[in-house]
Amino acid sequence: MRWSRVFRERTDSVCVLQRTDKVVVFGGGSFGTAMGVALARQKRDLNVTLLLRDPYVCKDINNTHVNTRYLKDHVLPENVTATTSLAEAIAGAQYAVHAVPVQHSRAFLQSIAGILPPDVPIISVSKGLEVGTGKMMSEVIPSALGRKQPAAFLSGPSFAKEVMDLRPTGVVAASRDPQLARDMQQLFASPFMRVNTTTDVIGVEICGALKNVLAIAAGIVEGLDLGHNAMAALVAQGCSEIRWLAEKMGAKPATISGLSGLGDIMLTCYGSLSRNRSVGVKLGQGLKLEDILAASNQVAEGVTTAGVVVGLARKYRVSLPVLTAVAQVLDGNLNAKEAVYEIMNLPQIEER
Ligand SMILES: NC(=O)C1=CN([C@@H]2O[C@H](COP(=O)(O)OP(=O)(O)OC[C@H]3O[C@@H](n4cnc5c(N)ncnc54)[C@H](O)[C@@H]3O)[C@@H](O)[C@H]2O)C=CC1
Ligand SMILES: O=C(CO)COP(=O)(O)O
Repeated sequence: MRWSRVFRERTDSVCVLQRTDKVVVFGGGSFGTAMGVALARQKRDLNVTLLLRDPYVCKDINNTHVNTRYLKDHVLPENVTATTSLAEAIAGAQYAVHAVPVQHSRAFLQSIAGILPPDVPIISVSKGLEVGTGKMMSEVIPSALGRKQPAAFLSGPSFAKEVMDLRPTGVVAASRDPQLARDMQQLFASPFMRVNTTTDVIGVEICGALKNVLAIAAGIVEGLDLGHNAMAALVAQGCSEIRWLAEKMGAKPATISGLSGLGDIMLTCYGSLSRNRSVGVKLGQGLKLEDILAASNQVAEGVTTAGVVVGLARKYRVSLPVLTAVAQVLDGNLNAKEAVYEIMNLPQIEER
């Protein structure tokens, strides 16, 4: 019986890729570009169209196959093209990869609601919680489009640069529709990318959003040069806080200890490629947040998500000293050293 399952999966795999002629990618930043390239490498005649806002970058990609603003050291496969036209980008696409930063997603999705067919699955790779509403992308998408839309959420330890460099990567595809999760597994899985599946959308989204906030805390510890003991203790505490909140919100333990949870926490807290961690390092070194953000053209989603976490802690009545301290530092209510002092002098507790 086993060979029939393997045969069926292999047939399905060919079927999904075989039947996919075009994928549109919303957002031509580093990860939109990387995931578009990952798809383009799967099939030479797969049309991967990046929807950008910048006509100059668009021209560079179409003429020289280089995204001159993000990942400019990489030549993109010839079946990756770019456009600034919503209609041209979406026409004929069977899947839409959504790689627009969370805080800009609602306005973007509202702008395409009338053009994107309601049966085209959106594969969101954006990690964060919407300021003002506290919504996850799985809630923002239907709210912004004004309708239900098939959706999957791809998350896990996946630095864009390393995906572009074909370094082995593991992610998880989450969808309330198990078949769609399997389809995403087959669309993206390759000798360079393993794709797990789950129906735990809440767990994958919450872990992906909160790990960015924890990464800022890890960067602060690094920037203050507090040492390995402090880093390990902080990340362990942050893992507990993410577990406490995620479980209250309905996440499965397997998700929290899986690729989108522990996997991405380790990558982003310890990996120097992390933008969120880098923001924390500079905060720890005493730089002002506005100067840090002004010096980068890349998003650090944890900066906006941190404030949302404070509201979630209150709503779910869960104490999150590390994650909420990040919001205090970002708001300028505490400096990095004061935040560490506050945390170190909290009452001693029993581990849970
Ligand atoms: N870069 C990475 O290694 C990874 C990023 N992600 C997630 O992917 C999502 C996209 O981030 P990146 O590709 O890293 O972006 P990026 O940081 O490389 O670039 C920022 C992107 O946001 C776009 N943008 C800025 N303001 C905008 C607006 N008002 N409206 C529409 N678009 C706007 C820019 O055009 C650009 O495409 C984020 O949620 C991020 O957390 C997930 C995994 C890995
Ligand atoms: O989510 C990511 C890797 O999985 C990227 O992390 P940063 O946004 O901190 O760079």
